[in-house]
This record gives sequence, structure tokens and C-alpha cells, in this order.
Amino acid sequence: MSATDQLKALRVRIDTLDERILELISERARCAQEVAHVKMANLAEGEEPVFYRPEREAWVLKHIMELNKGPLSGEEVARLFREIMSSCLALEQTLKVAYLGPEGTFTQAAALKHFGHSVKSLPMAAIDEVFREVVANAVNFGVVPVENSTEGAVNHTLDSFLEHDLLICGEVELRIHHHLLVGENTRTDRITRIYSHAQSLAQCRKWLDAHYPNVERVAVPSNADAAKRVKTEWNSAAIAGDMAAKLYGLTYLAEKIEDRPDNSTRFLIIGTQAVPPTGDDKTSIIVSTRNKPGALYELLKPFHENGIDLTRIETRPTRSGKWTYAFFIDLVGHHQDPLVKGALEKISQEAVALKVLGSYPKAVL
Ligand SMILES: C=C(O[C@@H]1C=C(C(=O)O)C=C[C@H]1O)C(=O)O
Repeated sequence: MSATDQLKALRVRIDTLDERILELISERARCAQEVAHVKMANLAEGEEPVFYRPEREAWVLKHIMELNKGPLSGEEVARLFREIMSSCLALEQTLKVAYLGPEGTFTQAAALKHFGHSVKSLPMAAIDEVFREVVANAVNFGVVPVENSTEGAVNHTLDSFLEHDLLICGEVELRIHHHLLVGENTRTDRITRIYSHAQSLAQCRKWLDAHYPNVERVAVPSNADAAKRVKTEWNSAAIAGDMAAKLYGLTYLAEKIEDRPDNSTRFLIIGTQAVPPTGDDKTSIIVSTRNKPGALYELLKPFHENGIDLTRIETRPTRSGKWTYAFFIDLVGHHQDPLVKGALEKISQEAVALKVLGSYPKAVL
């Protein structure tokens, strides 16, 4: 058989497979519609239906990854199913998700990675605004950055948890690649200014010292903001990611300029919905202690005694009193797991204050 005939035959097979895939996806979508009807028909009086179930979605993705035998990677098939679920959920309810904007930020990329593309994503000007939109019920969820592997905690986010009563419903991790971008009329030999968010400038510090030691670095509110500015400036460049580059039609002067190749940022999904256990969860708490010797040691002891793994501890001053600190702790497990529950009960007896910010499925993708 000639190559042309071979290709022709293969394409006929692909067409037939696509038709079957379409049939199956449509059948799945109809099932999701039925799920919505069942949820609506079984509400107690005054009860609001809960369409989005993060614990179920995490299970579906993990199940698919476990079943997958290739040739596509587990992550690749999970991304496809992430989008299928996103479309199915949109038949039940279109989620509104606020994120730290403007459009084109890594936080928007994180929101779409977590929820898929069938949500309505709404850019906010500041982290606190994302929190306020969720508190006001103007959106279903919010997405905010919380820590970067190179630069550490995002303090605005931690402080917002002290001010607002919201729950963490999920986490997303995103590999962060920064590029040096310019507009089409830029004189690349005359760059006198590089714009970016302070965190991104810090994540590319060594690269900038080596390649643009004498160029002014200007911190702006977001990478997308930086990208927007350089579109029309002939003597400046921006550091931003692919989404912003595409959104503003910029040219790549240098790619992947972050100092650490494993540079990644963790984002949190904030909402008002408590998430049931999946068996592979994390819990975030805020706790403050009396200011006495050994207080932090005493505080952490119950975790050690119950064999609970702490993945992060961060300290922030609170505004309620001088030298009073709040500890943000992430641990492995759900707050309903007996060992976690026991440790938290012991801690709440000792601590000045303890707040469980939420238990949520570990990031699957
Ligand atoms: C179908 C459901 O509703 C939503 C859609 C899901 C899906 O498409 O698989 C999974 C969980 C929910 O977010 C459900 O609750 O099972």
C-alpha cells in the first residue's frame, strides 16, 4: 500500500473513533444533566444545590490516571478529562471564578488548570478583592497565589485569611516560566527599562544581573500589566509568561529566564464550601500561641505524637497585639481523620486561637 493509501486508511479509522468518542462524551454530558436533576429534586427546604464537587472531580482524575496505559502520559489524559468534566459541570452550573488579574496572569492560568476552561473567570485588581468577591457571594470561588518555590510566601494572601472568614477548597501548582518580551516596534539594542511584578523580577534576578545589569527594573502590579505596557513602548521589555505574551501579541527576546528551573507557584481555591475527605487530602490551619518559651514546640507536639506530616509553616504578625504571631500550618490529612482531629483538639486547648481554613484534595494535576 502506498503512503497516501496508508494515511487515508488511518484517517478513516480516526474519523470512526472520533464519532465514537463524541457519542460517549455526549452520553457522559447527559448523565451530568441527570445528576443535576437528582441534586435539584432532593433538596431540603431552603437548601442550595451543590453542583461542583471537588472531591469527586479529584477522584475521577486520579482514577483515569491509574487506568491509563499510554501512549499518552497520565498528566495528558487527566488534562483532557479535566476539560470534559468542566464542560459537563457547565451544563449543571457555570461557575464564576474570581482571580488575581488582569487577564493573562499566572493566577488565571492556575484557575483554568484547576477548573478547566468552561468557567467564567473574572479578573480582580488585588488579592483582597478576590477575597471580598467570594465573601459577597458575587462569585462561587476565588483563586490566589500563596507561595513560590523561589520567593516564599505571598503575604497579602496570608493576611487576607486573617481578615476574612473563608474556606480553602483546593490547591493548584503551576510551573512558572518567565520570558523576556517586547513589542513589535521595540529597539532591542536600546532597552532601558524592564517591567514585571516584584516576585518575577526576584525570580529572574541572577539572569537580569548577567544579561541586563544596567537596565532599570520597574515593579508593576502584575506581569500582565508589564506585558501591556511594553506593547507600545519602544525602549522597554517585560518579564511575563506565555498567556500574557499571547494576549498582547509580544515577541520573545529570551525564553525561560527564571533562575531556578523548578520555579513553581502554589495557588489556593477559596470559597464557602467544606470539602469531604478523599483519602488524599491536605488541611490548612491558622493558630496563635501565648508568647512564652517553648510555645511553638508545645504547639507542634500533638502533630508529632499523632504522626502527622506538616508540609509548611509560615509566620505572620497579627494586627491584634504587638509581638503576637499567627502560624499558618499545612498538614497532610483531612480534619475529619481521627488522628488529625485528635491533634487539632489538643492544640485548641493550648492555643490562643485556632482556625481550620479547610481540608481539600491534594492537587492532582
Ligand atoms: C456530575 C457531577 O457534578 C459535577 C461534574 C462532575 C463530572 O463531570 O464528572 C463531577 C463532579 C461535579 O463537579 C457529580 O456530582 O457527580
